[in-house]
Formats: sequence, C-alpha cells, structure tokens
Amino acid sequence: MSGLEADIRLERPLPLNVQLQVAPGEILALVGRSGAGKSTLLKALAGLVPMQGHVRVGAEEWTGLPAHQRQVGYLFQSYALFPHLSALQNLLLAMPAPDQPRARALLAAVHLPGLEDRRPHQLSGGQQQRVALARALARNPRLLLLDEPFSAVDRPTRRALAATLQDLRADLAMPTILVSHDIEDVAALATRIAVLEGGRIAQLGATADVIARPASASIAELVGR
Ligand SMILES: Nc1ncnc2c1ncn2[C@@H]1O[C@H](COP(=O)(O)OP(=O)(O)OP(=O)(O)O)[C@@H](O)[C@H]1O
Repeated sequence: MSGLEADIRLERPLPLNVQLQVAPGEILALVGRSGAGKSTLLKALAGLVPMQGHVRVGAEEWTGLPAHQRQVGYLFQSYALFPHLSALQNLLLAMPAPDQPRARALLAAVHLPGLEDRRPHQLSGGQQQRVALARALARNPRLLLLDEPFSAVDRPTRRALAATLQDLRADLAMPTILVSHDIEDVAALATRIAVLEGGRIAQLGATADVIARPASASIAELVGR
C-alpha cells in the first residue's frame, strides 16, 4: 500500500480539519466553493504551509519534512514555471536526474511536440498549463497534486489530457488529488469526490454517488451538471 494517509489541521490562512486517504492509482477530486481552502490543503500536503497532524505516503512519514524532501508532483493554479527556462528545461530541472528522452516524451504526452524550446512567455496559457502538468509528472511523484489542471485548455484538449492522465496514473500508481471546478472533468477522472465546506469534508463518496445524491443544496449546486 503506497497510498496517501493524511490528517491536516491548521488555522492559517483559514481553519482546516481534514482527514483523507487516497489509494495508489486513485484520483480523488477535491471540490468546494472558491476560498474553501482547496489550494491551502494541497499546499499543506506538499509541505508549503505549516500544519498539525500527519502526512504519510505508503511507508514514508512526511510529517515535518520540508517541501523539497517530499516527492510531490504539484501543478499550481498559477503554473509557477521558471520564466527564463524553456519548456524542456523546466522539466529537466524538476527531475531527480535529468533525462532528456523522458522529458521530451512527457511533453509529447501532453500534446506539446515541437514546443520544447519555447519559454513560458512564448506559449499560450493552455500550453503553459500543459508544461506544468508534464513538469508535475516529471518528478516521478509519490503523490500528485493538481490544482485546476485544465482550466486554461479547450474541451477537446481537456479530453485528450484526461486520457493521458488516466494512462500515466495507471503506470505510475500514485495517489492523485485533483482540484477542479469543472464537474465534467471530475466525472471523467475521479473515482471519489471530497467536498470541502467550512474547513471540513462535508461529503465524501464515489463520484457517481455524490453527483446523484448530494448531501445538501449547496453541494448539489457544486456538483450539478
Ligand atoms: N497567503 C494568504 N494570505 C492570506 N489569506 C490567504 C492566503 N492564501 C489563502 N488565503 C485565504 O484562505 C482562504 C482559502 O484560500 P484557498 O486558495 O485555499 O481557497 P481555494 O478553495 O483553493 O479557492 P479557489 O477555488 O478560488 O482557488 C481564502 O479565503 C483566502 O483568501
């Protein structure tokens, strides 16, 4: 079992009290209103925000480890690409050991062939987002955190990326948390949905169940199609 087991409690920037388990190869969707604390929860798992409780990935105890010692693939809402580096260099820098063929293969897997040498400002927003996804995967992560990974790409590209992510997920067998406001993406990718409300998980269940039987009117609004 190399899944994620986390108990996250913090007061700043907002109170959170969340217990989560994500199995290897599982994609858990984290949904909630804007400002509910979804990004903060991901940052706590990555070691970027101080917290109480614990984070374990498989047999590894991550509690108290600094961010750079956690093997996390993190796609930030803001992408956070290095502006002075090409797409390819952004990936190489994220790798434990630079591997050009693999970096090129990952850029091809997110449908960016031929754009390896462009810097972020020479790419569209959707292309930058795909570089950020490839970079998150380039770390060979033990835990994958995706904060709105498809918000800047069109629907056909979304579908292609979702398929790519499904393939890679099966290969890499890591637990993944997907933050998304798009219920179609959630329905296409996630095995379970966790709804964050008031700093706690208000509902947790199989994707189809939560969509079919939201526990409250506010959750129905969130997961309504
Ligand atoms: N660095 C910060 N300083 C002060 N307040 C912050 C900071 N980061 C987040 N917050 C506050 O914490 C709350 C949770 O923010 P967070 O980004 O985690 O929400 P979110 O659920 O990811 O929202 P969204 O869906 O809009 O991205 C918000 O009210 C936000 O204003």
